[in-house]
Amino acid sequence: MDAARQASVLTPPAIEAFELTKRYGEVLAVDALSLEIPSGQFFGLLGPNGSGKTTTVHMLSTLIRPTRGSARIAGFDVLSRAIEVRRTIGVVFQDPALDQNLSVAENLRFAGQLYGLSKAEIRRRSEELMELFGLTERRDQPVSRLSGGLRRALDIARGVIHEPRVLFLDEPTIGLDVPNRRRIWRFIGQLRARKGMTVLLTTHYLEEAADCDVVAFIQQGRIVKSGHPHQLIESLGSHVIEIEGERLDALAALLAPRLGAYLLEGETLCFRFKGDAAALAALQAELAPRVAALRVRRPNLNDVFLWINEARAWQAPERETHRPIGERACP
Ligand SMILES: Nc1ncnc2c1ncn2[C@@H]1O[C@H](COP(=O)(O)OP(=O)(O)OP(=O)(O)O)[C@@H](O)[C@H]1O
Repeated sequence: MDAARQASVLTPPAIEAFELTKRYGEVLAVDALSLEIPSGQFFGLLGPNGSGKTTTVHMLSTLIRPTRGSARIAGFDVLSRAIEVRRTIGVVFQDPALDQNLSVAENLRFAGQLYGLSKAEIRRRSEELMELFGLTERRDQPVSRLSGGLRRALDIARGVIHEPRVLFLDEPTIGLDVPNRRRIWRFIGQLRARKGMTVLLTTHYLEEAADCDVVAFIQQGRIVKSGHPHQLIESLGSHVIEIEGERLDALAALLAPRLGAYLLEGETLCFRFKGDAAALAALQAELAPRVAALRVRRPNLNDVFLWINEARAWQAPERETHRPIGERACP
């Protein structure tokens, strides 16, 4: 066995969870969730509001006790070895942990002191992080004068000053506009490239997670689908066809035998398309005169999420769903 392989066999996964469960009274926030995330992976836990993402991160980072199940970070059990877990991880939550009255540099220094770093280490790492996150010129500004995007960047810098092996980012781009969201993603990418950290992030901006190595969709506390984002997207087909018009129910019934399952959302009928360019062009030519609007586009992670719902509803068609489904599952 070569050295790299031997090391990977001997190194425990960065994050492991086995049937992790959290119940709040009647609410099953996380329901027997199991995960194994190898060291260095960029993992996205994706799901709508209230699906259990934050509760999962809180259990993995020792902030709340699971009702049932177990989890380990770098081999340390979150219940019996919580101190080692806390030394191993960095956490950045939705509510910033920054002191508004302190400057950028002071916030980093304060965080470094909390982690027991030496003055020299704090200085070196602060300089490096400020440079990485575009904060060097703002070093003496109080946090209250920073833009939302830079505050978020500083919050992440603060969360990694102790150079954790595993970083949890809970909705790192929530509330930011698109340019700032892109910027935060760039920073996370640079951080990973330089430090080789394992990153678990949660987001409900699904399309943003396309750069993750692996994503898992969580719904009502359960992982309902996981895989490499590009493979999940490709598995939908080459295109998504969106149709607007009248009597969409009838059109859906007509096309379903050829195109498979469909989603009917309000005024829009959606099909997945698997076929070559000529078949697609023929279909477009056939449909265009019969509908008010026809859009053909590449699928994305949002579509993966929508079609998971469809697939689940398909298995239990008697259940009420806000997304009526087609009569046949896609091949
Ligand atoms: N302390 C609590 N007490 C009672 N119920 C809770 C508590 N924390 C979370 N919940 C419930 O657990 C479920 C999962 O919540 P959680 O915050 O983990 O979801 P989420 O996917 O992170 O959502 P968001 O993106 O809005 O943060 C929700 O129904 C929520 O209302």
